[in-house]
Amino acid sequence: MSALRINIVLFGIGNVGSTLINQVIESQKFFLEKRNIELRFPIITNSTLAFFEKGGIKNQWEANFAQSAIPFRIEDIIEYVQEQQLENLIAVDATASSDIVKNYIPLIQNGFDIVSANKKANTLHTDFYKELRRNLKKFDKSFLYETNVGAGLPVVQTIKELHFSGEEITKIRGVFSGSVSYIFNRFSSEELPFSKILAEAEKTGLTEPDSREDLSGNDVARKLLILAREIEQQVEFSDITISSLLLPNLNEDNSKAEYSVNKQLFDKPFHIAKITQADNHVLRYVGEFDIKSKQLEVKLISVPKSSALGQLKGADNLIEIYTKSYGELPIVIQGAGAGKQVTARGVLTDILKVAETIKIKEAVWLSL
Ligand SMILES: NC(=O)C1=CN([C@@H]2O[C@H](COP(=O)(O)OP(=O)(O)OC[C@H]3O[C@@H](n4cnc5c(N)ncnc54)[C@H](OP(=O)(O)O)[C@@H]3O)[C@@H](O)[C@H]2O)C=CC1
Ligand SMILES: N[C@@H](CC=O)C(=O)O
Repeated sequence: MSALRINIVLFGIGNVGSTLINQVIESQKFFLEKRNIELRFPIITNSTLAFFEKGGIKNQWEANFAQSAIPFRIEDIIEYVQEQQLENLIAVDATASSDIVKNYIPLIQNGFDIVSANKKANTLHTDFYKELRRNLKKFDKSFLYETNVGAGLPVVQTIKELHFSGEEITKIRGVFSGSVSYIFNRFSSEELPFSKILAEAEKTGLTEPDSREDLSGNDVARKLLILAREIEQQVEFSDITISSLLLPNLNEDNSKAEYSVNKQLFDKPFHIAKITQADNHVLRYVGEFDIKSKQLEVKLISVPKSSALGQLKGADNLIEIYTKSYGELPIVIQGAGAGKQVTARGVLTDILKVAETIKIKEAVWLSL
């Protein structure tokens, strides 16, 4: 039987997007042999340019993109895939853009399934959230976004399945930001200025494209909102109480350039926060959703170094899920919650899941 060819249109070729391409190129043979699936990227884009290659990009894709990418609109992409009769289309959103999300519904209406690392679509107003799902149902398309919470960790899936089984989830809490976890884990154990560790988190690709999204608490709040909606709670972003780590004189009101050059302003207040804690305590940035009281909160806390949160390392997330059956002892999911390799692998897993769904649909059509 010939392999199922999947055509991926990739929006965003930064940390996650470019790592995804390289992972697919490396594992192409494995997918063909083990899954009978061929993954191709006929179109890849950054925020302004797109590179079109009907047969799919090859190893030298970065040079080809630099040389031949052209300005694009979403209509150009839809027109191209129709003209070229490309089938089994998956749009992958590896951006942090709010604009790109507006294209999800037109893409679905034109035959695309969606896989997204971008949290925006799931955190806009409930009206959009529902409209998106209405279209997915109407056009029989999938939308997978496991990497929205915990990067490659199976958090969304676990919450979804618990809820699906009728399990009552009572509380979800923990460290949800990989980058802020990395920053505080190092800040607690090393004598380095906060701004230096922040710069390293940015350089490694752990933070959002604009790290103020992480330090403002918005990124953690989005993750809480996504999980809350998975268990059918009617909540909006504005319902979340967020205690920001940004400063009155260094925040979203500054230009990105001002923010970039003034990060050492963080050093003094965070040094004071560190040395004024009780003995053997460390700082941790946590999110908490208490389902009964419908309270969603993002805040900085000081915890004993010996506690589970106090012992976190690297860019670890630690997410506790309290449910009726599990009682006082929560389900715990722990591991790297940010990083381009783990995130790209999570996106790739979602792509393969969509491909398997397409395979099943094809088999059903063929049997009719
Ligand atoms: N990094 C991580 O550890 C994790 C990231 N994620 C999510 O993955 C997404 C990507 O993160 P990351 O790769 O680190 O970010 P990067 O900043 O490295 O890359 C973002 C990419 O998106 C492109 N882009 C921006 N706007 C648009 C647009 N409107 N249309 C098409 N492309 C666009 C950028 O292009 P240009 O260069 O032209 O601006 C760039 O290529 C984010 O939503 C993030 O939350 C999720 C889990 C973990
Ligand atoms: N910036 C985010 C990346 C993953 O969503 C984080 O630090 O957790």
